[in-house]
Amino acid sequence: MTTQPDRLFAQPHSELQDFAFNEDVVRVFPDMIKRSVPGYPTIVENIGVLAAQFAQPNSVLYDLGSSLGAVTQALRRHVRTEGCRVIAVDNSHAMVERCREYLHAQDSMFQELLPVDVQEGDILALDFAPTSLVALNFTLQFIDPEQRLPLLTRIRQALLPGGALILSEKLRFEDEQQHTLLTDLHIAFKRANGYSELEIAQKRSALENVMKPDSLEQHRERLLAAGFSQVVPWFQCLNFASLVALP
Ligand SMILES: Nc1ncnc2c1ncn2[C@@H]1O[C@H](C[S@+](CC[C@H]([NH3+])C(=O)[O-])CC(=O)[O-])[C@@H](O)[C@H]1O
Ligand SMILES: O=C(O)C(=O)Cc1ccccc1
Repeated sequence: MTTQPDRLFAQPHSELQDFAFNEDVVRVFPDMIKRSVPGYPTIVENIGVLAAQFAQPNSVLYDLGSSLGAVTQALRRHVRTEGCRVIAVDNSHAMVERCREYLHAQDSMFQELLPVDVQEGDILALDFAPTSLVALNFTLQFIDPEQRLPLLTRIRQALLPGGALILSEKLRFEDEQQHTLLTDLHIAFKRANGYSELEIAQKRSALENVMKPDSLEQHRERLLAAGFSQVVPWFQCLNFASLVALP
């Protein structure tokens, strides 16, 4: 299980392909996400802490768009609730394969971890079991905008009383000046983490058709429309935020 530094966009590409969660990305993903998403390690660890407050006995905890299972690992470090199990779902074959290897490594290092099932599949086609915790950690922004409300509605319907959805996303800002300021500050964050102007520009174009961030107001309205009763931001660093939505 080797992880490499992210140099995917370091050389000039004459024709940039749309960003995809393929084997090349899997190889560099832990480095890429840490250097690209301000607050990522804090968010992941604290999803475990929050989850321990919402987990109900004998229920499922979902990690949707699990990538390499960072959130699943945090859930297994923090949740001790009787009879819980984790279902991690991702539609990238390369991610799922590597995620299973990481979780086997976690299994061999710790005892009494929650059981976990890593499923390769589309979260839009998921038949949800009764759940007390759903994590969408930077996944909704990659879902077709038309499908976001139907997905959140299905999640809301599967949530048990006392449970929660944790939703982390890159944000767009409705005020243009605020949007420009936080976008520029995010670019400064990437530069400070060793990315060149070329890497930043090429990744931005590769993501353009693939990742479509919403504003905080859009998230709040959509979550309420999906049947959630409360939406509480618990973390923001620059243009990246995480919300708890209660049924
Ligand atoms: N329809 C879909 N069905 C299943 N998976 C999907 C779908 N669309 C995208 N994905 C998957 O969602 C993940 C988004 S990354 C999540 C990080 C992780 N949560 C983390 O906490 O490390 C976010 C990022 O890289 O910015 C990828 O693995 C996709 O394959
Ligand atoms: O890199 C970016 O600009 C992002 O918005 C976050 C990101 C992180 C990892 C994969 C895809 C997008």
